[in-house]
Amino acid sequence: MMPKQITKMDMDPFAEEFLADPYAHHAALRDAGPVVWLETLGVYAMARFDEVQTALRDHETFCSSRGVGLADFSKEEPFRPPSLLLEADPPLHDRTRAIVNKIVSMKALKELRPVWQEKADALVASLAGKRRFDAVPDLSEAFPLMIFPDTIGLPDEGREHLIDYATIVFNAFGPRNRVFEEGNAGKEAAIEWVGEVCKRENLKPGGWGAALYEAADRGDCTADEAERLVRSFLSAGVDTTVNGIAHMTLALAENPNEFQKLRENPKLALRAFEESLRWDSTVQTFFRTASRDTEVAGIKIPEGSKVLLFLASANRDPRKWDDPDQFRIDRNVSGHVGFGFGIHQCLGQMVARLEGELIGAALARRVSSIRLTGKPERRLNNTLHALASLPVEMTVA
Ligand SMILES: CCOc1cccc(C(=O)O)c1
Repeated sequence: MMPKQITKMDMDPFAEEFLADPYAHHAALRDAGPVVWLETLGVYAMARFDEVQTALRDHETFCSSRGVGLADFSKEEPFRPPSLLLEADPPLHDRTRAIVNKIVSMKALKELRPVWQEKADALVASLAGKRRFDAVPDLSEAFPLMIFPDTIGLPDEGREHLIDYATIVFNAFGPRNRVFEEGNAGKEAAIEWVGEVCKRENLKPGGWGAALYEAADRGDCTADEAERLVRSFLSAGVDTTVNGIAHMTLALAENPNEFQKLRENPKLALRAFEESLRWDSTVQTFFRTASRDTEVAGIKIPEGSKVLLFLASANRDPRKWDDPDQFRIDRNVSGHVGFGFGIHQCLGQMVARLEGELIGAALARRVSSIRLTGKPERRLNNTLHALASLPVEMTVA
């Protein structure tokens, strides 16, 4: 078959007007073709569900060890030593993933559930009593910061640095644009703090951080690898769930009928969280690098090409979802790529699901209505769709 001509677009997905409202731009990307060429960045892009899922599944052709951002690690120094999970391919990836999977286990989460549930209920009850508040700092940041640092075994001081650090890390997957520069400005203390708390002597016994060093004691990994794996927990484990909870709250506030469905059946809390991840995916994009010459939908993609995968667009692709822009908690949402797909699918997805479910259930049981009392404010980031402020009023059930 004659290779098809690829559609070239001059759209910049890291421009601030794109980041401010990515969903306004996705349809053009999807409709331009299964694979498009983004002139400004000199990268290929896939925005439809089928091509995104296929590329995520084919980790050999579309590899991660050359970086999952714009930078190709085979050509330039990584922004920081590469992640042994996110920026690793098999066999290294399989060894490190197996170590962390043993720690972030269903058994561990089963034991954490009652502890986290009590904190979620107490937090939501106190906020409903307050009636008006900002659901970003008071709920979406407060809950993860209440339970995650303790689970890792971090020191009590400095935990607020985790939000700043994640901002830096997720911006670093994009170009060195103003969003990146502003996200980094004045954040040296956050980088310093994270570097310190990944060290064995600064981690409390019994936490997931200490467990990584115990894996090193057993010879499953080196102490340096353990330190870098702790850094993975801190990079991926907070800002993602913060915005996952924030987007669920936004969705429930904007769709009161869906919130009432949830109130009638709090067991739908996990479905509501999962649907909010599809409807407004916190992690919007990730790059892959073609490890060899390949072809998708008749389009040649040469070895070394960077390919930008629009996970959030795939999650609203009308070729896959009915009424994709609608937030509907009774939808069969399985298969969404909000947690990625394939061997790199989010390692912490069960942690995120537990956090989201507990907050969703607490809202269902303790709150009778949620409404916006002001315009939600976005915090621009090269990779995350994030909220800076979500002014709401919640009435007590
Ligand atoms: C959901 C993305 O997961 C990430 C993001 C940033 C860093 C890391 C890491 O493994 O260090 C993982």
